[in-house]
Amino acid sequence: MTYKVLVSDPVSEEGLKILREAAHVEVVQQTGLSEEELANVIGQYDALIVRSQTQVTAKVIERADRLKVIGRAGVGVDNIDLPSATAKGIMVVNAPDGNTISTAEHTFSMLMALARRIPQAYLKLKQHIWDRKAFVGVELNGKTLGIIGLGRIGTEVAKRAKAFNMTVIAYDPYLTPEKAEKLGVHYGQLNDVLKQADFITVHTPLLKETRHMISHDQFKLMKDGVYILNCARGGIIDEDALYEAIITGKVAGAALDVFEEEPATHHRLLELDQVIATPHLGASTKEAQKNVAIDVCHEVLKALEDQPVKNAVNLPSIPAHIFKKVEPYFLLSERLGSFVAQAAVGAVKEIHISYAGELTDLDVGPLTRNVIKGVLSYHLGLQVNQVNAPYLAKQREVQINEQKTSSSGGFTNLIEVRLVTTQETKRVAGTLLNGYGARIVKVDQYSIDVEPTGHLIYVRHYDRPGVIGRVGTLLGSHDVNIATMQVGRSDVGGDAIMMLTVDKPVSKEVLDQLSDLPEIKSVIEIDL
Ligand SMILES: NC(=O)C1=CN([C@@H]2O[C@H](COP(=O)(O)OP(=O)(O)OC[C@H]3O[C@@H](n4cnc5c(N)ncnc54)[C@H](O)[C@@H]3O)[C@@H](O)[C@H]2O)C=CC1
Ligand SMILES: O=C(O)C(=O)COP(=O)(O)O
Repeated sequence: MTYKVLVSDPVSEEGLKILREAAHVEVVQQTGLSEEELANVIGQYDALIVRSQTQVTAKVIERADRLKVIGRAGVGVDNIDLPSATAKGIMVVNAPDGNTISTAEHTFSMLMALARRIPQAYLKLKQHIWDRKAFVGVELNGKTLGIIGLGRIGTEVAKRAKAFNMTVIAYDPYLTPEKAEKLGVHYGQLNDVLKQADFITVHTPLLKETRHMISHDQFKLMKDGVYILNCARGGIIDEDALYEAIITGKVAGAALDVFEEEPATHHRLLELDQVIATPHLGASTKEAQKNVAIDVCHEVLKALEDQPVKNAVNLPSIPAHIFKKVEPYFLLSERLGSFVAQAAVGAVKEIHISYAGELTDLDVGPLTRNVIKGVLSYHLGLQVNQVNAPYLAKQREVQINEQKTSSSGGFTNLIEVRLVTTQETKRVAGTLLNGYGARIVKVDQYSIDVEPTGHLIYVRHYDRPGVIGRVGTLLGSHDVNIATMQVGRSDVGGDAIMMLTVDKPVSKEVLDQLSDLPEIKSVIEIDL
């Protein structure tokens, strides 16, 4: 099978060659597509690689029927409709580490250019005007830099500011006073930063919570003559409020690398002499572009090959060494989910999954996702995968409960799935036998030993002499060959079950005839 990858923004060839060199990948580069054009072609592709220009909207995702992964060669994923991607089961991966230094250096270049009005002076000189009076700047030395969002980039900006003898005060919901002390920055709440800083720079992602987090009220709290920088995302700072704050003299100058709408060639902020700007160049260095392209192409390749990825944005990431330990249980966990969904009657309300034995030491999150996938796939089909299974369960108000227990029933590892429906509770448990593969070892209260694969017939009956023979004869008379048969009972003469593995699917007619046999309580066919 050949995977088709569409690269819809300029991405460094040094990364793309990883994909080109992979035997089973075809890379197509097509930049500048409109939403409509992208929506029209996306159905042919297994992966899409973008930077910040391509808008991967709900409309595009709706048509992305083959798409397995969207790779973002950079950090911000605000141009990708994540809820739509998750709902459709499309993994989104980014490359968060490769452009940190470039963006921090760009921010610092902007800070210095802003303080010394270098772009304005340069423009004048290009117009052959030697003006030394109009461009008196301010020093950074001894000033306070307020950083909002002390993540990768914010932290690198802080380091550079300290080297310039600036005082740094930062606000980040994940920053504690202890961590701040370690980094040599002052710890503050948002308002402390706004009130104390001479220069304020934002380095948060653009989220619902950060959109316009700097607006009219926040400008009011700032010192008169404050300088503002945004090399993160347009929209974190309310552009209308910034415009007003510059016009009224509250803000002495602003440096912007990003805008609410890009490209922003005719923005009114650009008319103001106090504003210096670059066209979203934070990550535009040879080094950063090489780094992010290599990182994202590796990740996309892994996602296409169902290997663990490090930087999935809509899936918890699992380190490769942990993945290796849980991967052998993937099939078992999914099949247990599928078994119980097929065996139970009624609408699914709750899925309880418990892990015992050596599984208690592992990150079982991926297994839980597989169980949910197994349950939901029975009703929802192929659209369910590891990415969207929890989302689809939540959307249907199915409650998920994962726990680890010490009762492994003597098995080295045990996964038990209990499905609660509107009509009943069904249990199944399975284990991975060293050297023998997966086994279902318990169905409800009955102990059995069945490989979770192929066509199973699950018969509930009364424990009476002759039942097994009658079932065998009936199936035989319809040319159905029984590969394996397991029986289990609670008490002699009481309730019992039969689990048959047959070589081919059994028709509804035959199943009905089986149900009509005396002593048979129910017959369910299960395909695994
Ligand atoms: N101009 C450019 O070319 C580039 C821009 N960026 C932008 O910079 C952003 C930050 O990048 P990184 O530092 O790599 O990300 P990061 O995830 O390492 O840091 C973001 C920080 O913002 C904090 N944060 C979240 N909500 C907050 C809030 N309400 N108030 C204060 N802090 C908040 C987070 O806790 C986190 O520590 C990216 O999301 C991206 O939008 C990134 C690279 C290049
Ligand atoms: O990585 C990010 O978040 C960036 O903003 C960089 O954007 P770009 O890849 O240069 O379009």
